[in-house]
Amino acid sequence: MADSKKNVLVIGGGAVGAIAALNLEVGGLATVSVVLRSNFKPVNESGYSIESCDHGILKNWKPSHVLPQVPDITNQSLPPYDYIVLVTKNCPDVPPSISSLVGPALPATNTHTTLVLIQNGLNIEKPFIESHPHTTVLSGVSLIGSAETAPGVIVQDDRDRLLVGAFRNPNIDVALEQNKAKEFVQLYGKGGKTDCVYSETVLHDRWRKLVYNACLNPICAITGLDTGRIRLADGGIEGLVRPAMQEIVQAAKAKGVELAENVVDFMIEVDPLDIYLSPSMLADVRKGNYIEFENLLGEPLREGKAAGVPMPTLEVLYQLAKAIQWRTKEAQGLVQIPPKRNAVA
Ligand SMILES: NC(=O)C1=CN([C@@H]2O[C@H](COP(=O)(O)OP(=O)(O)OC[C@H]3O[C@@H](n4cnc5c(N)ncnc54)[C@H](OP(=O)(O)O)[C@@H]3O)[C@@H](O)[C@H]2O)C=CC1
Ligand SMILES: CC(C)(CO)C(=O)C(=O)O
Repeated sequence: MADSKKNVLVIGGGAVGAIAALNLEVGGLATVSVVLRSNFKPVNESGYSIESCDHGILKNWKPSHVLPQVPDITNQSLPPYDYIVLVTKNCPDVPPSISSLVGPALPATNTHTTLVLIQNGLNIEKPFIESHPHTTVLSGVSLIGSAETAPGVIVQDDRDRLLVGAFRNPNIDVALEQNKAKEFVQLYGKGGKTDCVYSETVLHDRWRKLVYNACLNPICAITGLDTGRIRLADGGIEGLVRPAMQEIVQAAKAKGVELAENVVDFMIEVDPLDIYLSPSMLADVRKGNYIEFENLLGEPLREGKAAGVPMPTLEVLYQLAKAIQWRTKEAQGLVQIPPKRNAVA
């Protein structure tokens, strides 16, 4: 690795992005700029308040730079970043697209900057490989448990474990992609507070995490029950969670990804029951935020069905999640409906 620090732009400093920025800064190998939106003012003025099982309690912690928007490197004559780490929620059905969000800091012809997607879901690299065909795109599968309980207030109650590998881009040399992934693992893990490892099995990592995210996230979001309560609820596991998870395992298999035999039981029990964990999709519904249902649920469903796998449980969950998203779109003014007819004409 070169002597000088890497210049890293983190876009989205919420629950996971704040901890990612912290890990990169404490390692001392990166200078981090974080792009913030709703929490810009409190973090810019007083820094983050962080309660973390990995880092302890930090008051007024600030990354090197805090920005209110993605910098336009061409108009501002800035050098390209070494890494751009995207840690927003990823909702392709809600504008702006993530390619256009990153665009000002990542020209379409870029070859220098490596893009790292620390986001849940499947096929999230595809829009970038189209819009930025010569950019190396890395996958970050995060197993952290973290929440932003108020703007700039982060509570991380489950350890940060991050699997990093390269999404295969046929326009780029494999060794180069892999070296970038290994370099990022060094930057991220250097502080010793996180378990960040290089992985060559990106697709396997993503399908495995979907056994949880494609099933528990929407089931908890739809029912309003956390992962402890869904286990206690009558029929919650045998009637909903297990059939959904089995469909994901079959879809993965049809796509050539063989998951461990015990993966369903493992994922059902992965959160201790009595921590009553709210998966991010449930947390988003409670906050009135958009949900990542297309990448977490829609993509594996489409892939599985196209490969001939029957997925009746996932199909219903998908349609329910889509209706919830529509409800949020209406509340946010993204869709308009005809006015209600008067009872008396
Ligand atoms: N939370 C968790 O424990 C886990 C989450 N993940 C995944 O990590 C990813 C990030 O999740 P998480 O950190 O929880 O999400 P959060 O909602 O906590 O944070 C996302 C942040 O991105 C910001 N953001 C969104 N759009 C923009 C934009 N256009 N410009 C600037 N900032 C923007 C949001 O700002 P604003 O507040 O204004 O919307 C918010 O601060 C997701 O894909 C999630 O599925 C993976 C593992 C665990
Ligand atoms: C369950 C969890 C926290 C696992 O890391 C997650 O990925 C999510 O909430 O979306």
